[in-house]
Amino acid sequence: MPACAPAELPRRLGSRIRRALQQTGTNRIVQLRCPIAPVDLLSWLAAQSMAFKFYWADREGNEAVAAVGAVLQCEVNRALTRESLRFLETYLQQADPGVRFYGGGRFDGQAPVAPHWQPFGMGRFWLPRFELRREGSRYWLVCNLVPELDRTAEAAIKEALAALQWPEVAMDARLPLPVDRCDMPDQAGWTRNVTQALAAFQQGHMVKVVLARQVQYVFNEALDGLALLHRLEEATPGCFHFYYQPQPGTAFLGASPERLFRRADGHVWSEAVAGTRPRGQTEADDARLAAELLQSEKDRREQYYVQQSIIEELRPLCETLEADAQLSEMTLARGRHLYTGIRGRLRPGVSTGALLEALHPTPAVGGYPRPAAVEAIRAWEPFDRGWYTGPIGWLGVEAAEFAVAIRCGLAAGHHLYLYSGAGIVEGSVPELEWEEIEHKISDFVNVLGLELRRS
Ligand SMILES: C=C(O[C@H]1C=CC=C(C(=O)O)[C@@H]1O)C(=O)O
Ligand SMILES: [Mg+2]
Repeated sequence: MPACAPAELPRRLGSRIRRALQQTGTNRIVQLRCPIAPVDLLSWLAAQSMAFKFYWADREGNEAVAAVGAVLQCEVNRALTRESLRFLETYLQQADPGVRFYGGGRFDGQAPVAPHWQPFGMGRFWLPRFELRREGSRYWLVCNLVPELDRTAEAAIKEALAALQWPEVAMDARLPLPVDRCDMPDQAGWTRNVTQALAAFQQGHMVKVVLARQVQYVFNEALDGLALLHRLEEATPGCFHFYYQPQPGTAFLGASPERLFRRADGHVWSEAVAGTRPRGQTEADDARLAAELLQSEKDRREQYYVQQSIIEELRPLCETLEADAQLSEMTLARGRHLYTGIRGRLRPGVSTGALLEALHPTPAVGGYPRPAAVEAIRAWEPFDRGWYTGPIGWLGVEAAEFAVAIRCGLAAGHHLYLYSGAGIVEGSVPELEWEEIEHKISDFVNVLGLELRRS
């Protein structure tokens, strides 16, 4: 099918929408697709007027999606579990092959919710009305319909299609400079938290806990989350990029290097990512930092617990399971981590909800053992993590992919809340862990035009 010009879309899709809405079947989801010429997804998303917006770009650069409008919004009341996602999977059983629900959830479904996290809910998945998808170098406009619900909305759907904007110039990605910064906890509070963690290790309650910080920036004007993501995306190749706007003026966005899991063709791929060093300024410096990370006992321990836990959690769900024999490193534009790839062949009938329930939170963001670590995070962290360190991604008819929502922030009006954490194990030094987090938020800090703050 030749690419369709934007002005042609209402005519090209109009009669197909009419026919699709005549289909019967409870919970049936129909997906219509039309090939289009290449479009800048973020500029397109910025130009749309719908309240709900979602963006996802995978780490390998294979695919990206910008989505607007909600046909179905599925609320998860507590954690993302096999049980809570069952109804989504029921929908997917009767859906066209390309149909996907996009969404994610909070790190902790039981912790109190801060006011700025209220619009996000515990966990949510959407079937968007329109998606602009890039698959490799091909672009599609996708329209999702649930005939059972949409039958009387034909005129409104066609109107919404005709009202989609097709900007000819790239979005304005200028960002204001922040005027204030507030750290939660401050450095004294942070040292207290790390010291408590070290004492808990001595007492044998746990061996690892990932403690986080919130850095709040204040602006004199409203911050445009999409402009921020646009700049962040340029600065952070090789990451998952995501953006979720539940309502205008509020958005959760980030550039995460870490995959929680991907499933396809009866297989699952996960990975243990932990232990951190920066990139070097020169080639020699970079090689020294790589060697230092690979040989660091403390960082290897941080990473080992993640690997162990993922293997323990996946084993009952898999027929075969294997991990890389060699520890390697994942290099990013400005940082590096220890990395082990893990893959398995799933047992028949293992749902995506079961994988989420088993894997979240890994000790890359929670700790080991999981219950003690989550308890400690609840008790010690003086702020709400919200969707930071939760799973974010999509689930489809036969496949799913979720990133761990790290290296991220919440843009809400004149405020930007940045979040980052560090794996605390025996041997952790509070000042060094503080610095590690400063470095982890520096991609954001740099695109805001600020220098990395030295403590
Ligand atoms: C929890 C975060 O990073 C995790 C992922 C990689 C390395 C980590 C570390 O070295 O501490 C963290 O476990 C974060 O960026 O907020
Ligand atoms: Mg670390």
